[in-house]
Amino acid sequence: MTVTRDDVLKALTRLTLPDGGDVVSRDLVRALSVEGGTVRFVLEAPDPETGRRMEGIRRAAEELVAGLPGVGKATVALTAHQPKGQGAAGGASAGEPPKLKIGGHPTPQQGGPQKVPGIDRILVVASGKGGVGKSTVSANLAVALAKQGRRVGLLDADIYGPSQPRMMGVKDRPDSPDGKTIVPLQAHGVKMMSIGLMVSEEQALVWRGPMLMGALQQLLNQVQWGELDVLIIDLPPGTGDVQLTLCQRTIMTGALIVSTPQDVALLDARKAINMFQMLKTPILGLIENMSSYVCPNCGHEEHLFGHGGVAAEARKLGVPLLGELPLSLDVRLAGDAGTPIAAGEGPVAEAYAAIAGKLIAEGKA
Ligand SMILES: Nc1ncnc2c1ncn2[C@@H]1O[C@H](COP(=O)(O)OP(=O)(O)OP(=O)(O)O)[C@@H](O)[C@H]1O
Repeated sequence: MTVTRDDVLKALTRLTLPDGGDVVSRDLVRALSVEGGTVRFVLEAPDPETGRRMEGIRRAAEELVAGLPGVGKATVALTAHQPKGQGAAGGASAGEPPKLKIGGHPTPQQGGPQKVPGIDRILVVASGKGGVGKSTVSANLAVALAKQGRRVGLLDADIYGPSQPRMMGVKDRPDSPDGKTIVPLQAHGVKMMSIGLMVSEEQALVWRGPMLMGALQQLLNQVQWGELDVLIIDLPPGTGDVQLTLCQRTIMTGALIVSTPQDVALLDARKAINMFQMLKTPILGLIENMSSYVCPNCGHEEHLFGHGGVAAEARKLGVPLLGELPLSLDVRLAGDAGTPIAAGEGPVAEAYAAIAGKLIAEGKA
């Protein structure tokens, strides 16, 4: 069963306010989006004081919507009008985005895709659907390339689920001392920037296509990347505006497609592959993640999600299968702890080193 915008609004009329009316009749619902089973919206309080008292209502709204048939996930953010003269953004040290204004429509561009000055190669890491390990692969590959002496940047373009700061163990906010350029963060030999560090949660929810593209363009051109051999871009999952516009405006060295061996993930991966083919972005290879599970106790290897599907797809497309990465608890623990597994030693680190080595040997990284 699919849920619609109207279903959500109708349900929200049940959420009455202590001083009369409900969140819909009082016009507090903003930027409601329904994408598949995911519902996101903002509740906008008339002032910060009322906003502070509305946390219970925000939680109730989230629970109410999450309980509707067809809804897998509901995210509700609370925002409030600022009294005149008070900006929303604080300084970099306040745990808030830096003051540099980010977002807005992308600047018009003449001609076809262009190079980003100082950056020799750009690799996009993409997947057809979320949760297949795209961010994990991006972080580990960046670290593996840096370990082999490449000058590497990592740009987390996933505004709805930015995960690179956690995976790379970065807690600071980036700074913009001159208000024009942004100093990237540094971790495990990699220069890192995440769009999630530049915007508040509310902005992330409200932004759609053009605003997001404007922000991404700024991150490509206004971050002090310096001279890079390769910039890895961790794309949002799927085949949306961001992927399209990015490849139309910027010269990409190629795309790496991450998929799990499950058929459903592969079907989605095929959509991503078709999109890059249409955009004439070279597909450098497929990477199978969560390929097999090796029992840490007895060493028995099990293909939990099936086996061979990604390799067969790669053959069919005539693109290389760049690597098969095992499902390993250590990968998740390392990601959660902020030190990608590729930074250490062991079989998974070696698998990433092999992928990095291949890309370097072919002049792609
Ligand atoms: N090979 C692996 N073994 C064990 N856990 C993994 C592996 N790859 C990824 N994970 C874990 O799976 C979860 C999802 O991974 P990740 O965030 O990289 O996926 P994603 O495709 O970027 O998802 P999204 O774009 O939806 O955020 C994370 O908790 C990550 O640590």
